[in-house]
Amino acid sequence: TVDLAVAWLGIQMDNPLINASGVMCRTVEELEALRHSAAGALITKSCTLEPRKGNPEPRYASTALGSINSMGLPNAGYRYYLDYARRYDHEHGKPLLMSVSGMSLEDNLEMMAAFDEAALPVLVELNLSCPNLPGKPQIGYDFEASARLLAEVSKVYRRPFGVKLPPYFDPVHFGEMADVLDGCPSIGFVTCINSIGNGLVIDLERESVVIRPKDGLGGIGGDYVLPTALANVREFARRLPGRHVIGCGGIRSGREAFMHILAGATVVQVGTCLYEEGPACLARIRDELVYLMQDKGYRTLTDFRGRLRTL
Ligand SMILES: O=C1NC(=O)NC(C(=O)O)N1
Repeated sequence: TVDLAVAWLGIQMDNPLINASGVMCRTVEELEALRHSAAGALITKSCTLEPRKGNPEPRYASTALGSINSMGLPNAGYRYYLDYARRYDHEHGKPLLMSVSGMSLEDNLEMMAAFDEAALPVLVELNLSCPNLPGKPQIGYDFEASARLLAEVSKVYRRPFGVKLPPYFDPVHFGEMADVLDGCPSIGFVTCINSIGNGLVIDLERESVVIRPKDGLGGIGGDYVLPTALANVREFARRLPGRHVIGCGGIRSGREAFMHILAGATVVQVGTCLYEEGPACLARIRDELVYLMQDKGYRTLTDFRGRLRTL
C-alpha cells in the first residue's frame, strides 16, 4: 500500500495536492467545493486590503499547452477571507492556507497584523509575484524590497509564514533570493512558482491578442512552465534545506506531481489544470501518483522526495 500523508509546519495532509492560489478559491462557494474535493489542503485567492474587481475582461485564456491570465487580483478583500477562516472547522477540516497580496507595504503590514491578531491555525502565503498589476513590478524581482518587506512583516506576524515566488531564470538570482529568505527566520516555506509573467499569446486567425489587459501580456501557466517550475523547486530546496518548498507549475497528472516532489517539493499546487478540468482532476492526479509510486516500488513520499539524480 502507498501512504500519501504529509506532516509539515504543524499541519497534517492526507495527500500532497493543494489548489494554486487564485484558482477556484475566490468565493466561499468555490472554497467549500475545494474542501469537499480530493485536495489535501486549500488556499484562498490572494487578498488585498479592500475588495477588487480586477482587470477588464477577457483576462484569462487557455491554449493547447496551458493558460495566460491577467486577472489583476480580483478578490473580496482580506476581511472576507479572514471571516471564512474564523468560521472554518480547523479541528476536523483540511488545512487552510491564506494568500495575501497587498498593493503596498502598508497594506501588507495592516493585513498581516490582522492575521496575527486573529491567531488562527492557518498558514499564510505572502504573494511576492503577481505579474498583472499594470505599472506595478513583481516584488520578488527586487531583492532589497523583498528583504525589507519580509523584515517588516516578521515584526507584525509572529509565526512562520511562506512566500509565493516568481520564477527565476539565473543561478545568480536563485542565490540572491535564497539569501534574502535565509535571512528571514519566519519563512517556513516558499512556493515556486507563480506564473511566468508577461507572456503574449496570439490568435492567428484573428491576428489578435487573446486577453484585454496590458495589450495582451499575461502570466503563463500550464505545460509551458513545467521545466522552469522544476528548476526553481530544485534550486530553492537545495539552498534552503531547513524550509519547505511547495511546488507549483505544470502539474496535470501524477507524473508532474512526482517530478516536483522528486525535485524537493514537500507538497504541490495545481493551477491551470484545476481551472480547466475542475476539482475532479485532484482525485485523478492523486490516484495517478499512487499508481506511479507503486510501479516504482515507493511506499511514502519521503522514499523519493528530493532524490533527483544528477549525471
Ligand atoms: O499572483 C498572481 N498570479 C497570476 O498569475 N495571476 C493573479 C492575478 O492576476 O490576480 N495573481
